[in-house]
Amino acid sequence: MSEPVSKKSKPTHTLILLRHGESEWNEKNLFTGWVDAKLNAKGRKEATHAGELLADFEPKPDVLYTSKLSRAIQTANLALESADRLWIDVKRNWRLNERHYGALQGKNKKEIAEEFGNEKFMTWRRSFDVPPPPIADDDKFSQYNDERYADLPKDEIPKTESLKLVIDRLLPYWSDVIAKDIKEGKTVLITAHGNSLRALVKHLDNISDDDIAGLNIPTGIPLIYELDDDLKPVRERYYLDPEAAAAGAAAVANQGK
Ligand SMILES: O=C(O)[C@@H](CO)OP(=O)(O)O
Repeated sequence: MSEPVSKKSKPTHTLILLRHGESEWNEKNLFTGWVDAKLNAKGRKEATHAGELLADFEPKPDVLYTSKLSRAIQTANLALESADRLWIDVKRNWRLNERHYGALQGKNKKEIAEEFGNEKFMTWRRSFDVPPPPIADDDKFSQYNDERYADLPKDEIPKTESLKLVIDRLLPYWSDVIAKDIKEGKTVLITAHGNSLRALVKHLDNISDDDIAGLNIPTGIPLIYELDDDLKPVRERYYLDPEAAAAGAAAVANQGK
């Protein structure tokens, strides 16, 4: 006799999210967005440690997705090196990039909070749908002429983004490309950014527009999802080093102070 459907255990898929390690601009407390800041020494160490955590974890990643930004790519390379998985297939896409921070790119977070007040600062930083002022095409921190986006129509290169706009550009790539790999049974590792990962977590866990403001993702600690065939979580997401993750998330939350 076959088991009743309700008792059938649903097949699970593992998804691993990893925010890049600390960058030179995180260290200087600058709004970074699409600016290509590199990892600093601490960030490289965090990335290597993330790989050590992955080496002790099952299942191992079969395929890597990264943004087009160096700090995510460096993090993935260092983590996969220490997990001895450098050989897995890689796909890179701008849709996994950090949120474009508009005219705030290159500005110090504490100074912006002091100049505009904490409320405006937090609206720009964590509200769901208010983008910061747009960046000018000739600003030295604009990506308008960055060759890595040469295959993107000029009018699709963001000049600023809210979290909502990040979700709008990320979800098609999630559903059309990444989800396919997961459904085929691959364990996917995504190395990306604070806000592109917040966008994905919001979607996966169906977090409200208000509540997502309180969610901060720490640098360099693998975040694990177990998903059913419909890519719905079958248990709560968890970090491979929960204590370090809590401390890291609190540090991100305090960046304007
Ligand atoms: O500056 C940025 O691009 C992001 C991530 O570092 O910052 P925030 O956490 O303030 O959104």
